Amino acid sequence: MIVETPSKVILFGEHAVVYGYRAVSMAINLTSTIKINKINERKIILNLKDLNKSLSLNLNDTKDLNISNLDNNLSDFKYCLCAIKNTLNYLNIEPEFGFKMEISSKIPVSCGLGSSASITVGTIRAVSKFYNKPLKDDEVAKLGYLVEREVQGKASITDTFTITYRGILEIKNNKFKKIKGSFEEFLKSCKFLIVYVEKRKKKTAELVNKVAKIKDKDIIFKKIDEIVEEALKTKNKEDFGRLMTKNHELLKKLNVSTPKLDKIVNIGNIYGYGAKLTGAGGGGCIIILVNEEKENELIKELNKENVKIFKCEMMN
Ligand SMILES: Nc1ncnc2c1ncn2[C@@H]1O[C@H](COP(=O)(O)OP(=O)(O)O)[C@@H](O)[C@H]1O
Ligand SMILES: C[C@@](O)(CCOP(=O)(O)O)CC(=O)O
Ligand SMILES: [Mg+2]
Repeated sequence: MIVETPSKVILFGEHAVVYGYRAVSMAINLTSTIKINKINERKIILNLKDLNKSLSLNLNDTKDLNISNLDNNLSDFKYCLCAIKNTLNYLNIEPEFGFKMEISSKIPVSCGLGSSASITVGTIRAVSKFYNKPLKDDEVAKLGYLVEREVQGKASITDTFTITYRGILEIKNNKFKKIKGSFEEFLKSCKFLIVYVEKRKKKTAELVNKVAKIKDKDIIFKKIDEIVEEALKTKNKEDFGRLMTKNHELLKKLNVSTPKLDKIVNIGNIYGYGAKLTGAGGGGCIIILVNEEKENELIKELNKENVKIFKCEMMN
């Protein structure tokens, strides 16, 4: 069986959303793929193809794994192991046989596009279907969120819920609303470029914990929340882009941007309607709202910077 799962971009509100403030996020068609097959042993074999890592463990040990105590060299397995553990426990499965799971992905790892949430949601769907107990979206999303929270210590529902329900979501107080109607139509008319700028030195968990230590963070979060409120009422690209850039300026104040991210965001401002980092920051990806009249110049400028451009669409 094969399970394909999207990734996401946060259009507004990352970090602030962890503390209950608003965010807007969108599922995109850069996907991860999980292949799961039966093996006739009471074992789980995990193969992370992109990371060139594999692991074999007894089924019996999986259900009470302590994720925070995992060996350092197993850290890349944290999300999928935690997802397997929580799914088996939630479904109360006492499996007679195990499986081999192969994970591969088009999503750049640890770049702000929710690769962890995509792997988590994909694993939950794959394992529950494999044992013939497929879960509803509400269950997948909730289990996924609990995995991200367990692995990271702190998390919002943004990534896992967006990736489970797809489309465009507004998140507030860790609750979500699917965005439909005129704002969805407006966003569908927008062309976004995702630009992979540089490798991230820190994982999401570390960046979220770094922001947690900022004393005046709530003042910044409130300003971000006002931007999200304004963005949700916007129906023209100039204003939407300007608000994206304003959000980026506030993310800079949270110390989650880098000089290279700022440089590429600046190019996005000059040749597009606006730009910002997306996800936890500290490197990774930015998102640019394209001004079609200047798109060729934008691409030309970006190509001088040794970055990778992804053309993605919303995934419903
Ligand atoms: N292709 C992949 N194969 C296996 N695990 C992956 C893959 N992509 C992401 N992961 C998991 O997600 C982690 C990165 O998550 P995170 O730091 O939250 O970044 P992101 O912004 O991409 O979600 C990796 O350390 C690994 O555990
Ligand atoms: C920083 C945060 O708002 C988004 C993190 O996204 P990503 O893992 O960088 O794709 C954390 C969260 O919402 O759980
Ligand atoms: Mg993540």
